[in-house]
Amino acid sequence: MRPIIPDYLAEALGDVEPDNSGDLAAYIPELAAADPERLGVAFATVDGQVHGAGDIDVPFTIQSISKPFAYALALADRGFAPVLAKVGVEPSGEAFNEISLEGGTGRPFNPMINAGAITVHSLTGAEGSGPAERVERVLDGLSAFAGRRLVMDEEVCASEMAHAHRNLAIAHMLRSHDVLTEDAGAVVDGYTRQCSVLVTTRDLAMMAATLANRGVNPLSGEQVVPERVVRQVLSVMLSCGMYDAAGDWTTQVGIPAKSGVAGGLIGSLPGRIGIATFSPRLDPHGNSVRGVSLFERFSSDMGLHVMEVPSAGRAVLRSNRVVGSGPGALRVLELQGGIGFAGAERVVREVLETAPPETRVAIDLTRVHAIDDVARRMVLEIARRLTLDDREVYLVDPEAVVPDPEPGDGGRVTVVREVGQATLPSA
Ligand SMILES: NC(=O)CC[C@H](N)C(=O)O
Repeated sequence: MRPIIPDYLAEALGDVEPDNSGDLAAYIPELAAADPERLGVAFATVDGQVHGAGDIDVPFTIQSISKPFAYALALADRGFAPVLAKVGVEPSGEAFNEISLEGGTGRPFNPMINAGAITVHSLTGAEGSGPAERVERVLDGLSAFAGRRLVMDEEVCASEMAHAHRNLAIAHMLRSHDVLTEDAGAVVDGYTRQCSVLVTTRDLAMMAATLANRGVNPLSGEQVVPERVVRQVLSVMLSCGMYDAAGDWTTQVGIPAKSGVAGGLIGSLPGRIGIATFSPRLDPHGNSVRGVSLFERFSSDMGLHVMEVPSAGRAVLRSNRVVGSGPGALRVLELQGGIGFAGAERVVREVLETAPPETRVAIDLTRVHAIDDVARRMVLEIARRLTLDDREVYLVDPEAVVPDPEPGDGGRVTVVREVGQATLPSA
């Protein structure tokens, strides 16, 4: 059988290929010399499978796609408060290279525009790190996100540095407001090196998949940054990643994303997939023309908009039945799937509505593969309250998705850990 997903991706590339609108990023001479016809797309699943079509192994510079990853590293290295004190999280509605600061706070609006990203670069590594250590930290960190050792393109870096007047102006503005407290030129140099890291479309998909996978690289298994950091980064990508096109993007495509002026574009869909495209011609916002078209198509073809989710609560309760009869009758509530707040609320309601008359109640978690913290507490609370109502409660939990109830959680909850339905206490 021919592989289904690469065929679909190749067809999508074929459809956007004739569109040669847009321009190469001319303000960096080395990028203006790039091959404008390059075109590639890769999908990386959270378990490390890559499906691709086109030029997915051609290296190009990461440019602004480094911004969310450097932001993640700064948050992980310094903690939230020092980073938030210097860089906001509000969409600016302005171009990526706008020379502007937030009124009131005097911070750059967000870490996705250059003013924010230059500041973020200065916050990578342990406090007190020098310029060389920061660049090393960023290169190591980006490599960990990609799951392989990345290198820099010295020529693109030199080419950009020779024309970095605007970023230098931004950095001097930041220095004059004490957002930067060190040599403005050295920070721009480090930031430009960060932008010059070479990646392929395949790498970018894997980096996006690492964000989608709660910060764990699907190939190496390394927890690159904490989960809490990933949530922050994806949120900012969703609201600010596409600069002054962010509102359109969020409504039309709805995938946390980031573009770069070399033509890369990533999208990261939490818990699901990392996507990357590569096509160097840019629209007036600095976003890849064919990349944006591809993402619009993927989002609508495959229902990838973050606000479009399968109905969660409904399927959690697999069955609610009585086994046996008479005084030994057993009420069995069988749960399934992944359970979060909405799912647990559904179970709470079911128990209240059923008001089981039986004296023995089993909550069967055999088919539950994941349960988050709030849902776990709610299930234990259901069990506890049932015991207070004089029920004997059994938690059938062979995979130990919930911990043993504390003694105070009601002495009469019996946890059944053996595998399989057959371990349900017989009626
Ligand atoms: N949007 C981008 O990719 C811009 C990155 C580029 N290095 C710059 O700072 O101008």
